Amino acid sequence: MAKPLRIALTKGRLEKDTVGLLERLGYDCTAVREKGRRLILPIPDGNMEVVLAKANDVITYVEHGVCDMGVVGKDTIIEMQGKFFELVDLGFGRCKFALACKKGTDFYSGFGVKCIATKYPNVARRFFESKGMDVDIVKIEGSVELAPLLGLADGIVDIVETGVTLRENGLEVVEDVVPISARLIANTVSLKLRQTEIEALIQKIEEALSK
Ligand SMILES: Nc1ncnc2c1ncn2[C@@H]1O[C@H](COP(=O)(O)OP(=O)(O)OP(=O)(O)O)[C@@H](O)[C@H]1O
Ligand SMILES: O=P(O)(O)OC[C@H]1O[C@H](OP(=O)(O)OP(=O)(O)O)[C@H](O)[C@@H]1O
Repeated sequence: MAKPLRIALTKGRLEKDTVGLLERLGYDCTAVREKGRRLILPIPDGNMEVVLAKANDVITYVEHGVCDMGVVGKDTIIEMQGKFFELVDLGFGRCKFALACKKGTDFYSGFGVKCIATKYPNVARRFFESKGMDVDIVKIEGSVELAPLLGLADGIVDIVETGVTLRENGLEVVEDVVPISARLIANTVSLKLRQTEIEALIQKIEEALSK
């Protein structure tokens, strides 16, 4: 039998929906559901193997070809870019990138260079470049909403899903940047070498998503 098709799955928020989708396709994901601390889990009836990784690492593993495919948010794809194919919008993990600032302040007023805090510096830089606006960008690792509250930044570019985090911290959306959802990606060489298997999987996914 051919070696299993190895799929890197973003652990955390996207994990449950990805496993749910694989189960809807008819695959037995018991090993993933009962994984404990294991990070490589077999899906024997699909001749597949799931690798659980952090979002940025999903892209790294797929780009390097040690994983054939991956499930990762569009946010990570836009931030990291890289050489791989984006195949399917999986429709879950929906949220958006938005520019936000303290409620009641006019972000665009004044002439000084604005400071933006973000976990996604490339996304923020490109967003403001597209406006021809010069900004300083400070990389923050989490709880990005703190930065304007503490006076470090004038605004943030961050993920907004329900809007609760912004609201409960006295911030508001100034402008939406781009919608986000989970995507199926593939290594460029795997797509050629394992085209039949990958295309069959894509077809099954698209059928399941259209139901
Ligand atoms: N409210 C949300 N906040 C962050 N990501 C979300 C949200 N809703 C959906 N997503 C999607 O889920 C993906 C994984 O998010 P998750 O928070 O699990 O990991 P992460 O962003 O790497 O954070 P952490 O560093 O805490 O693991 C994101 O890349 C994004 O595509
Ligand atoms: O609009 P909401 O539904 O409130 O979700 C958005 C929040 O969720 C994410 O943070 P996360 O929980 O991943 O924590 P972090 O800020 O520490 O990365 C994101 O960075 C926002 O802070």
